Amino acid sequence: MDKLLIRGERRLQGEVIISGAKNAALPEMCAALLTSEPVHLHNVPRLHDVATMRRLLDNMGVHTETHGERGGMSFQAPDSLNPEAPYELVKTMRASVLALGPLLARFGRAKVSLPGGCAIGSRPVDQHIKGLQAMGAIITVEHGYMHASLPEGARRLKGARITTDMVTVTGTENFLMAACLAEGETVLENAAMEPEITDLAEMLIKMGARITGHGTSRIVIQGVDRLSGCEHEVVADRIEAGTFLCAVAATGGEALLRHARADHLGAVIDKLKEAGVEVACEGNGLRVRSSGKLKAQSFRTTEYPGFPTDMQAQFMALNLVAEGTSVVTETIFENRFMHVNEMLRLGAHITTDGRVATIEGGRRLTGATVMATDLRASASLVIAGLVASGETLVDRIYHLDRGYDRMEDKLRSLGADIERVSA
Ligand SMILES: CC(=O)N[C@H]1[C@@H](OP(=O)(O)OP(=O)(O)OC[C@H]2O[C@@H](n3ccc(=O)[nH]c3=O)[C@H](O)[C@@H]2O)O[C@H](CO)[C@@H](O)[C@@H]1O
Ligand SMILES: C=C(OP(=O)(O)O)C(=O)O
Repeated sequence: MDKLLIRGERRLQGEVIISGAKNAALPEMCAALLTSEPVHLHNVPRLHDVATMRRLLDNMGVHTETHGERGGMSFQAPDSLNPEAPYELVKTMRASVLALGPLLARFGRAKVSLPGGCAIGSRPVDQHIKGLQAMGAIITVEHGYMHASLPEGARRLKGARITTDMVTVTGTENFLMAACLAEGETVLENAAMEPEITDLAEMLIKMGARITGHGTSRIVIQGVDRLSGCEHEVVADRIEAGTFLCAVAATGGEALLRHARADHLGAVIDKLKEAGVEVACEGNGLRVRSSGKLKAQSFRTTEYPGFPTDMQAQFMALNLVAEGTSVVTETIFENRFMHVNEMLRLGAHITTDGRVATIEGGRRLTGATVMATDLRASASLVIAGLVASGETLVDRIYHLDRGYDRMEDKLRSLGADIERVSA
């Protein structure tokens, strides 16, 4: 199992290119299921999750191909395929649930494994099921699988008004994709507004979908009979960009993050500025500059455009070395503080009470062996390792590889002393 060995206390300096977003590429790969014509994606990040999604599509009978250096990937989903997502592939990746909506909309049936219990919370899919049922789908859950079909005689899903109990990102994406090929109008109330949803909607519009309101909490879709192929560039990964912002800031460094978008990182940039970090747009990216003297910041995770839960752990790592006490409240997932115990091993002072963590900043961190427990927890431990004295060994980085495109190479290009150790 691979580990990352970090020798800390080096300022990060230079420039890196931010990759395409995991959370946009994965639904966009599933969107290729909606048409028999070729779909070409560019800027697809090199991630384990992308490889898993490709295997999932290959396994169904989709023709997939990679080309070029710039993350080019093509997909062609024939009219006849096996609309199944087996447990072996779904268990490692929550986003597999995104196959459900497109399969049902185009093929009228799907068998998708329930995603396995994930470390950050129970993450049920009840809203996905409820929404697709409102569109006429018959869905039963048996032996760990969702079996979905259309009522006898029906050829398509039907447009519906769907109001989810909570804002759900992949739920919104599933309904959006399903509604494109449904009969009539679908209205998504309480829709998620994340930039990845806007990017997916823009791709679907290129395919001929009729969508308005994406980027707001009310999306309206007029179903069409068929969709065509398209060419689409995956939006830059705001969470990867936010992670590098925190890493550079925590080490008192300076860097240019090419392709990072300030308009997608408002809440994180505001907090960084309050912490004393300079962040400014430069060319098609963001320049970050930090003196290393930081003020700890309290925050609460909420849906976009609020502070992203996917940045909570990385900003907590920055708070460890900032002066003052901060209070971090996680409102999206019930179990997303697993990095805390590992940070304690590095000398951090943190107490937790349910979904609230209190961090006493300004402590000297000392390197230790720590265990990555989930994707963003891993990134936060890497950041902490970059500022800690001595050596930090981050174990179980397969979590990190799920969602970061060659992170150690990018950090090394900024001057970090970091290497992958294969046991
Ligand atoms: C592949 C992808 O895009 N993953 C992102 C997506 O995950 P994902 O789409 O799985 O997260 P959701 O937005 O659906 O989850 C929000 C909350 O709603 C709950 N819920 C959701 C659906 C449902 O049917 N029932 C239910 O109870 C979840 O357990 C969670 O507490 O959004 C999360 C929240 O921004 C991010 O952390 C993930 O990186
Ligand atoms: C939780 C995350 O991803 P996923 O939904 O794919 O587990 C994440 O990207 O931080």
